[in-house]
Amino acid sequence: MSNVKRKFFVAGTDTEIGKTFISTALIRAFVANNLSTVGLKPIASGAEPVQGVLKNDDALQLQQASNMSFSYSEINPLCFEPAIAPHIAADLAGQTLNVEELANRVVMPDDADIILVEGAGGWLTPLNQKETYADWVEQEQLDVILVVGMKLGCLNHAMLSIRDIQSRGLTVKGWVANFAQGKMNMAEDNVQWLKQNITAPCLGVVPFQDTADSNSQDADGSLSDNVAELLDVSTLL
Ligand SMILES: Nc1ncnc2c1ncn2[C@@H]1O[C@H](COP(=O)(O)OP(=O)(O)OP(=O)(O)O)[C@@H](O)[C@H]1O
Ligand SMILES: C[C@H](N)[C@H](N)CCCCCC(=O)O
Ligand SMILES: [Mg+2]
Repeated sequence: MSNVKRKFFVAGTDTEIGKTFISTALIRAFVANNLSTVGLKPIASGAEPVQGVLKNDDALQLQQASNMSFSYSEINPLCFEPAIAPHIAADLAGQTLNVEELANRVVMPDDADIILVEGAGGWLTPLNQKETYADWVEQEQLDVILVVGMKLGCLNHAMLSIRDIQSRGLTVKGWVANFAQGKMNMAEDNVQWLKQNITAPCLGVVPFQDTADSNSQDADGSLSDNVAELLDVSTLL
């Protein structure tokens, strides 16, 4: 029998807005609550060979933040080298992505308290000409955490994402305002508007972290732990 308490899908308003950055911090926050937690990145595009095996940095960061031990291919079963839309990367590799394939390849461990799944790109990233990643999330009935990349245009992106998530009968359990790109003009007013217009709890507002270096992987985990302190996961448990 499965003991999994919660399964979350971390969606973003776009690519490169901090889904991995916030996911690793959420994992650390769950770990700090003594919960057995694993982060999965089922589909990754953008990978380099490590001793002959393609590995993606997001998946490695999630693996490192988790307190459960799983092999790389369990964390990231579908990995493609070019950093492009996954369905195109799959096509170039002579493979096809679809909801059924994803359902077969993603193994959700029974003994985890928390399974956190990071998506790829924004909410409606395609798997093929007809299906999107969101179709799989809907099939799996995952609860959604939305990372809003704070920049001009994000109010529209956030509300469109939430509208589609809810139209599928899925729940946005919480959202995070993440300043991945540094300062934003009238930042407070934008966060305030989101707080007033998103019914789900704001789990935290994460300022730009000067210490974040895209070339490093937060080797000792201290950055993720610091960001975790800015997040309130109590409403998720
Ligand atoms: N609050 C922040 N402060 C400083 N840097 C940040 C912050 N959030 C994200 N970043 C940096 O921005 C870059 C993009 O973040 P991240 O890789 O988490 O995006 P993503 O949404 O997961 O992208 P993808 O769609 O490729 O999975 C990374 O270099 C990350 O370290
Ligand atoms: C390569 C990139 N960093 C992400 N992993 C994938 C982004 C997919 C974007 C798809 C789209 O155009 O909406
Ligand atoms: Mg990522």
